[in-house]
Amino acid sequence: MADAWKMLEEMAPTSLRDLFASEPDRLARLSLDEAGLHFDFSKTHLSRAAIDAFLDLAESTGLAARRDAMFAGGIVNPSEGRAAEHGAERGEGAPESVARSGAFHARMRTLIDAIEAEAFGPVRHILHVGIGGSALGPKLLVDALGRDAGRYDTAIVSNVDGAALEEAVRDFDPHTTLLAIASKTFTTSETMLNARSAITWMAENGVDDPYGRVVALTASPEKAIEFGVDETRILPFSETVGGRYSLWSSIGFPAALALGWDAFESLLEGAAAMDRHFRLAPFDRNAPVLAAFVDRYYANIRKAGTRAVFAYDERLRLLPDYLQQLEMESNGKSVRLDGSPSPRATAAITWGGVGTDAQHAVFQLLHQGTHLVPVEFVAVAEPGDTLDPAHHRQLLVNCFAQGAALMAGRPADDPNRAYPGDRPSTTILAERLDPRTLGALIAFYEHRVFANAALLGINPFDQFGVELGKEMAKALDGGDDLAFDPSTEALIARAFGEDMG
Ligand SMILES: O=P(O)(O)OC[C@H]1O[C@H](O)[C@H](O)[C@@H](O)[C@@H]1O
Repeated sequence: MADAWKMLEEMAPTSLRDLFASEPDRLARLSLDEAGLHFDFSKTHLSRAAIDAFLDLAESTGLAARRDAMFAGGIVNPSEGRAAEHGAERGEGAPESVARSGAFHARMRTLIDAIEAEAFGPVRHILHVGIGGSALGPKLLVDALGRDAGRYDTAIVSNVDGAALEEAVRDFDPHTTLLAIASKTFTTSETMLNARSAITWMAENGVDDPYGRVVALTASPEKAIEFGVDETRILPFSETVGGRYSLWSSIGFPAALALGWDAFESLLEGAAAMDRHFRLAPFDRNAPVLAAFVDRYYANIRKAGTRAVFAYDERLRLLPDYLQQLEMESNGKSVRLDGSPSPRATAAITWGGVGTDAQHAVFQLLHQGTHLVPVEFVAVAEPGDTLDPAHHRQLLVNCFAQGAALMAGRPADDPNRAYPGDRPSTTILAERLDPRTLGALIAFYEHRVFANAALLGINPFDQFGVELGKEMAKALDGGDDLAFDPSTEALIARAFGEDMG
């Protein structure tokens, strides 16, 4: 293992231009098509020798065995003693887990059928409250695919700032609103407060039985019952599905409702196709694994602190937000599986935006700044609009031109006008943006995160780092007699006019 890293560290860096010149088969080897997605890793500094070293690293870190253990329902999250069974949600997992997920999906479908049959009277608005993994996934799905669905107005509210809920319900009729409370644990304070306020909003606006219009999406059904949700309107999912991996479960309820059940199933099928690719393709032709090699190369060998993702498609504008949680909450760790400190940088900071907008805002730094930022372009071949085809053409040519410009650079006598070039990018080009392809794309990212974690020997499935702040906020809110630091004490006094120390 140390040898593979040593080899990588000692390799003389070769420019992208020289790599293309010396490896004539480079484009063919480093691009592949899977599940409606075209991946191009050729504009990265992964030389043939670097890939060989990474393949050795994958071997010595047991990536294949860890992957197989995950799909078999083994305990791949040892700090919490849990399996990670998002694969089972799409039919790829231990048979008993797949059967359990299937039963949960059937229950979800029955409730959706009942809603569509107006068992709750006419439903026009879906108010989904949830945060983190209980919001980002469904929000991405509804925003990317739900534009023309026109079935329901869907609002996904996460922030505890009351302005978010107020804005969401401004144009909603409480009598035709269904409230979905999404929380794996059903204890998250922001979600519980938003849920209570949404119920109050219904009650104050003349809804006789607001609790009769509540659906719970959770892995803790007993807590939902305690909250007052009727058992028949609780859609459970398994404890072994992590929050940021949960859009495939009942957490995807607003998407299944907004897009229709067939679309939701296609989403699962697309993800399953990517699962099979990750399980079966040799690592040198395996998209999530090659992507993880790229990530590790820049984070560990070139010491890049960040990676940037630009969606060249308005429908995917929430993808960077979604990936921030997936990548940074999963792999933003400092210790390895055995508790020892990681000797290497773990997750890079994920950031990004939408093209072409970002070109006119942040790309200056990518082309001429002092930081090396590996860039990822995500685009869709088939247009998502019906306007003059010039729109989509401009969008795509800009995307491709940026990758080419980053790589080629351009010398100039005036240093202000010179582009160093040799800056890396990867491109993912979807044939079209439909539920199946989006499912495959999201599953690709999940497995890439997993492959990164395996190469680093870390656990991508826990997130203890988010707890301390929550505990302190709770203590502060409850007026606990805690002594905070002078700065915090002063902020509390200024905001609340009270001394909590
Ligand atoms: O679904 P919930 O239990 O309400 O959790 C919501 C979110 O909050 C936590 O703090 C975690 O950081 C996230 O991983 C999780 O998705």
